[in-house]
Amino acid sequence: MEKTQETKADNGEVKVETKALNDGSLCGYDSLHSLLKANLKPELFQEVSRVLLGLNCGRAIDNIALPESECAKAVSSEHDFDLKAFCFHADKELLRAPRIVRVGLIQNSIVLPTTASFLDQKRAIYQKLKPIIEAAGASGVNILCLQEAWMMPFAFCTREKRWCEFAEPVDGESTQFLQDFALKYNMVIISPILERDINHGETIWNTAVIIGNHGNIIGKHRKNHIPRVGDFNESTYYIEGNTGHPVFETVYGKIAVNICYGRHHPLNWLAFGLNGAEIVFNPSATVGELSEPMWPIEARNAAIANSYFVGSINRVGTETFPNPFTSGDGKPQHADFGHFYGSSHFSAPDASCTPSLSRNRDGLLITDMDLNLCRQLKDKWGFRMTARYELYAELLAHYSKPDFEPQVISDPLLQKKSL
Ligand SMILES: NC(=O)NCCC(=O)O
Repeated sequence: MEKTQETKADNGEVKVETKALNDGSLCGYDSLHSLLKANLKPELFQEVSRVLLGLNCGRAIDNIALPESECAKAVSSEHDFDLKAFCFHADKELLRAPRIVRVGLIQNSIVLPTTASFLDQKRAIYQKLKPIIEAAGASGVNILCLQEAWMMPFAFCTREKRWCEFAEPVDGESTQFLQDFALKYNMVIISPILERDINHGETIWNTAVIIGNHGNIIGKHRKNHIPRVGDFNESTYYIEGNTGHPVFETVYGKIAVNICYGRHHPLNWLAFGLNGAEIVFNPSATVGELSEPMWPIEARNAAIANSYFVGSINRVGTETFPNPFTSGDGKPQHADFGHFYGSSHFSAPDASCTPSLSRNRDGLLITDMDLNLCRQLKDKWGFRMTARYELYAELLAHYSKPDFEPQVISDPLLQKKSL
């Protein structure tokens, strides 16, 4: 990381110097948004934001001041987490009332070093999350989603099996911890955990548990696509999920969960859309060097193509492990993944998106969204109607057979030498 600094030489020449920073910031700014805001004239910033973040119902994304959130603000200062709140509107309809839901995303770093006792590490994460979840509840959040495998360090880079100890049944300790908040705040909570399936040979899965607003367990979804990229050696621990593409009908709307690496698979996003999702959450753990340029694009594209909202959540900070490991790329061994860059945000079906949470601080993002926007965008763009699903169903049916041959028409003059 680098921070630029302007110095004026004796001859009046302005020299721009860069200073290395190692705090997970972008040249000293906690997000791209704040970097641009601080460095562009207001009229330029407005234009850049229009293009970068899009417009919602013809205007810039609204910030919202949540009156009931005064206490959330105090809690965010006391516990040092980023708190941001926005609103996506929809057009007024004559035959349907607005369907506004308040949705929250939490991003956080781990608390204790990964050398601490597993129990202490887990309990410390609970302690850290408690005030953030309370702030979400007190702010009237209806649906809250936590980050991928929130109840443990993201230890899958190590390939060491001892981290499996963190795995819990769907109705285990972390679910019980969250059920109390769900009940207290009438809130649906999505809890991505490392799951141990006791009834099927104690196997391990990467799973999101959906807790209903009565504190009940509505169901679970297991991560569909497991990475084998860089240090993300997750297939050492668990395999591809077997729960399909469930959409959970909650009192606040139809929701689904596309866990982390699944966001690189457009058909995965599509399947949740075909099953009727209105909000798809993407709880993630990913690092700057690997995926940061992809991060805002993939979620936003999914929201546009499938006419639903997407909530993207990423971890924060650098997690260092006791024993070094390699990435299998010939580079030196190391003991961490690199920086988890936070940057949680929402994308809307009309191509607008919120500014992101901080790149290097814990955070709570609260956003109101009128779910009527989903159908309004389907009516406007007609993506479902024009999708030609039967064409692709046929291609995929052929492609998945061993005797598939690609449809390539070669130029008969391919071998002819040019004059
Ligand atoms: N957790 C996870 O699936 N990470 C993979 C890396 C990425 O998709 O950016």
